[in-house]
Amino acid sequence: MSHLLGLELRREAPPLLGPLLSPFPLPSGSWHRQMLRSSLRFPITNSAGAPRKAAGRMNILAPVRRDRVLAELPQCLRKEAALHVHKDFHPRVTCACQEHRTGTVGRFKISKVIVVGDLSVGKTCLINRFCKDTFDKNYKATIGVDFEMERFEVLGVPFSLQLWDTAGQERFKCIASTYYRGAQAIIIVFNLNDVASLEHTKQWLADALKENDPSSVLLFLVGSKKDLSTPAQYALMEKDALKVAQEMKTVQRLPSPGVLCHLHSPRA
Ligand SMILES: Nc1nc2c(ncn2[C@@H]2O[C@H](COP(=O)(O)OP(=O)(O)OP(=O)(O)O)[C@@H](O)[C@H]2O)c(=O)[nH]1
Repeated sequence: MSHLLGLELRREAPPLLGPLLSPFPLPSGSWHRQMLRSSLRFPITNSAGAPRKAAGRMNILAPVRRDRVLAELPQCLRKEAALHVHKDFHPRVTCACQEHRTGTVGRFKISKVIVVGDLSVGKTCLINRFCKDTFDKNYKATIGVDFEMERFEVLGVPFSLQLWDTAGQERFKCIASTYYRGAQAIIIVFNLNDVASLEHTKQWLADALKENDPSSVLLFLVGSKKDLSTPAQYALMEKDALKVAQEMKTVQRLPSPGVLCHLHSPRA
């Protein structure tokens, strides 16, 4: 059983699904393996069942998972919080949303999220729980970076969320940091049972912000492994984490003092 505490560092934070303005190079990774698997499972056939050539541009995207289609937003994700419905939002993005061009491979418009934090704090587990609803108790260190892609549909608008899982090991920091640029959200993970990992989140944030615009990126501070801490330990750590969150907000120079807490309890 594990529990996660996330502290969002903006008061009026939009959902994590803001579309990206600049295209990314197509990386190789598990998403492509997934796409390959899904295309093998659903071969294109003619009426006789024989494989046929796709006419024109072939859509190689896997279908959006049913639980990723949000016809109605939950109350906590108010419509006003959605970036693309803001009146004064960037016209290119608004236009792309209206034309449903936000998730195409050709233009590769995606939202990029980077997940950083100390070695073994649970970054990979967090992403795996979100994307695959799995938990692996065996530790396999991330080498450099890995990534997952999740497709969403919010109020009829397609979004692609790209989650970059970076290595916490010092020797891979150089490689991992080259993937920080162009993030819409930074998730900084610490272990609720390890004060040092919370302290180090400031340095992780500083490194990530070197490559991103501090005023526009969304920050999330996430504590992992709650199942391994006692209620007293947790309460103490939560207090410290809130202090760190406030400090981070100062670094980001956000005008509002609001800090939003997300409590997430993934199943064992
Ligand atoms: N009990 C418990 N164990 C967890 C939790 N999250 C992660 N772990 C374990 O902690 C270890 C490290 O998890 P990872 O997700 O691989 O950690 P990481 O931050 O990606 O590590 P690096 O790739 O080295 O940076 C694994 O053995 C996980 O099973 C949790 O919430 N509860």
